Amino acid sequence: MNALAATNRNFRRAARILGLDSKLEKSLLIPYREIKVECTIPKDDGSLATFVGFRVQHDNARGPMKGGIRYHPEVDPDEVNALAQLMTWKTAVADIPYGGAKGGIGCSPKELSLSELERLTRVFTQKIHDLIGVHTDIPAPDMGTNAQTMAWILDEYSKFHGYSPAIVTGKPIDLGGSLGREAATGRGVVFATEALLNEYGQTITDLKFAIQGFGNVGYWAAKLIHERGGKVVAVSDITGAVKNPNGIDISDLIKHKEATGSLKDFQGGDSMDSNELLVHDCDVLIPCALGGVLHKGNAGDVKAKYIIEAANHPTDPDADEILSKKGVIILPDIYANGGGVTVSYFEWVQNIQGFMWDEEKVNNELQKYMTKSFRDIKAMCQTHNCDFRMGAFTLGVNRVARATVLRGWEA
Ligand SMILES: NC(=O)C1=CN([C@@H]2O[C@H](COP(=O)(O)OP(=O)(O)OC[C@H]3O[C@@H](n4cnc5c(N)ncnc54)[C@H](OP(=O)(O)O)[C@@H]3O)[C@@H](O)[C@H]2O)C=CC1
Ligand SMILES: O=C(O)CCC(=O)C(=O)O
Repeated sequence: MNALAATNRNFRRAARILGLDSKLEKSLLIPYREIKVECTIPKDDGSLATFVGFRVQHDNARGPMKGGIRYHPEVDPDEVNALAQLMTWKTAVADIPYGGAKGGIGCSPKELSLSELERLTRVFTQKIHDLIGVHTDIPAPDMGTNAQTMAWILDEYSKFHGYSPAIVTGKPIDLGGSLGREAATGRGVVFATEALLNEYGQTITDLKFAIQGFGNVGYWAAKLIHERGGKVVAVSDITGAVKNPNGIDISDLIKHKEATGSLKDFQGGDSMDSNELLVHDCDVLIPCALGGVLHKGNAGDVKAKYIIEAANHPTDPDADEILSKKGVIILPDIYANGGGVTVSYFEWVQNIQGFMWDEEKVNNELQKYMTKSFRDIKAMCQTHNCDFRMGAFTLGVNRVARATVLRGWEA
């Protein structure tokens, strides 16, 4: 089942639980606007290269649409659509005044030079600048993009609309980025994990963690878990995986990755096939890379008691069913990785107010939002007698449905 079919299925299950009117259900499901643009750039060697860029604006009932931009070879319209829809429910679960959007360009960022990436980002921005805006749709980083990408979008957008730092979040601090945004998704994952474990009378200390992905989200999740005394027994990136039953020294792993660009040949553990990480012996599994990595082919072999979905849609519906029968507790993406967009919201607020917060305030506010959302989800689980995924979906969908009805449909 592809990402869009899986996301639609979860939405429909939530709509049924909530007893939503079928016309409202249809209106919530269909995206507000889908943009597809051709982006041709001269490569460094003078040849031309053409890429396809997407921005799907899913819903704006609760506020401007918000979501990241992904650069990855597997970016396709259905996946961007699914990710945009997830953003709508995610911002509603976090209770921040946004709707949902997502964008992407089908490309291999590691095969492009810095100047090619800059040209591609600027061409993409030229094609979509009229359709995004500080109070319309605000992009941010996702897989394969970072603060530098946001700086190029800010600069290109500002050529058309005047200097507009609030047009993107996750930008460099020197351009109005927020302290704490870089770590925010990983930090939010840790706050979410603590809230969940607290329910079961456990703490991060001494539990065993396996983390798939060591980019923005995986790096920060691993670092913060290690700092809190959690035992990170396995980590992977695209080049492979490393394991150590006594716990990996994450500071050493970070130094190794920075020096070599990969996890390969790390001396503080043994190498392992990266697919094995998902079924490795651990208490808590945290996927922080691609979608659909847990499926019917491997879900039965998962050893973890808890899965924290730091990636977007890492668990397909077949795997969800298998894992639930095994008693594995899953904290869903639309809550677990909401720390990134929550601090993006703080960044946007700071830009609009022209006033910067210190990092302590950012992190404290983030913890308050993550803790409150967990309580709200738990209340929905109790009301509807459902798991955390449906608790989060019913919470998010209900908030968006209420806003939609309140705004009305008069032309
Ligand atoms: N950035 C953010 O603020 C947010 C991100 N997310 C989600 O989190 C996930 C990760 O995003 P982010 O950290 O930003 O992305 P990055 O591009 O920074 O990092 C992605 C990581 O995944 C690794 N990776 C890619 N393919 C595989 C694979 N097949 N097996 C193992 N590892 C792999 C990459 O390896 P390598 O290092 O070798 O390239 C890299 O370490 C995505 O699903 C994203 O949508 C969700 C909310 C917010
Ligand atoms: O920070 C943001 O605005 C969006 C982050 C994002 O793309 C996500 O949560 O998946």
